[in-house]
Amino acid sequence: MRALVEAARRKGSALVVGLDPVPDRLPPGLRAEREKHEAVREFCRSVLEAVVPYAAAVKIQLAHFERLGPEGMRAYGELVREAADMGLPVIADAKRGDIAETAAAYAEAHLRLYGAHCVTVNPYMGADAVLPFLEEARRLGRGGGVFVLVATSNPSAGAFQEASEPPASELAARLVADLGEVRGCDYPDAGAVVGVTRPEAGRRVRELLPRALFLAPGFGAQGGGISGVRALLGGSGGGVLIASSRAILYAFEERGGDYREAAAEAARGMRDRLRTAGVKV
Ligand SMILES: O=C(O)c1cc(=O)[nH]c(=O)n1[C@@H]1O[C@H](COP(=O)(O)O)[C@@H](O)[C@H]1O
Repeated sequence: MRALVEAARRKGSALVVGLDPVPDRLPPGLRAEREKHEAVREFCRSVLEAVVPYAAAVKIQLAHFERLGPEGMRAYGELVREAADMGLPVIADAKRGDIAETAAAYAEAHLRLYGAHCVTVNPYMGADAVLPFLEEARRLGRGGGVFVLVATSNPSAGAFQEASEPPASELAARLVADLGEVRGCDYPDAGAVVGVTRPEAGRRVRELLPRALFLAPGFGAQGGGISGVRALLGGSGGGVLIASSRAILYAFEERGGDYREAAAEAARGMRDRLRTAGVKV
């Protein structure tokens, strides 16, 4: 986690800007007479340049690039490199997880080949599906790690993750606690994904993981706000990074004007609201 933590502290920002480019929502001027992957590539690069002063890191959602085929994945790889060159650590939002050998292949692809610092990981298959990602991050020594899905932001998450005893979210949190190691910074290299739309679950997960770094999506387009964020803070120094995608990428739809200026303004506003609320890493 060192790369993320250093960037967040240097910028004084707990904001992670998400790249979830939907071709049909790109500004019309960008879409005209161009292949989708080219428009997506330019849109994302320009948004990154616009938000770089306000963002601690970038989270790139793989699905939006996978669906554009090989050119989309090429654009993804280029964006990972460009973000890193801008001093923005990259979280590959891949939500992978499989038997150990397959997980190791995913880890090699995303952390070594494409060069992301962190990956989002699905814990449903257990510890051996998560560990290969941590082992790869540790071998690379670039201050990376994993964010394990613990209490997700989507509407039906609670019906699944809180239905059993102990709840699946608790098992996932325990897995994060067991696998994470503190390396080169004051957070373990395994963090938790906890949606800001789930404040009750968030409070419980924070009790189980008082020192972990949380990646908290759901701020903005999914309705999560500062009260949901506060539930994740806890009292013992656990950090929170807030991820927001659509509310930044498509800010121009409501504000009008240039999409880069709209994204920069949205990101600056969020960074400032998070600062005021005492959210930090
Ligand atoms: O792992 C994630 O990033 C994630 C976990 C979760 O519980 N909920 C969630 O929305 N996400 C991702 O966070 C982003 C949310 O985007 P916005 O709702 O537009 O901010 C998407 O890329 C989702 O795939």
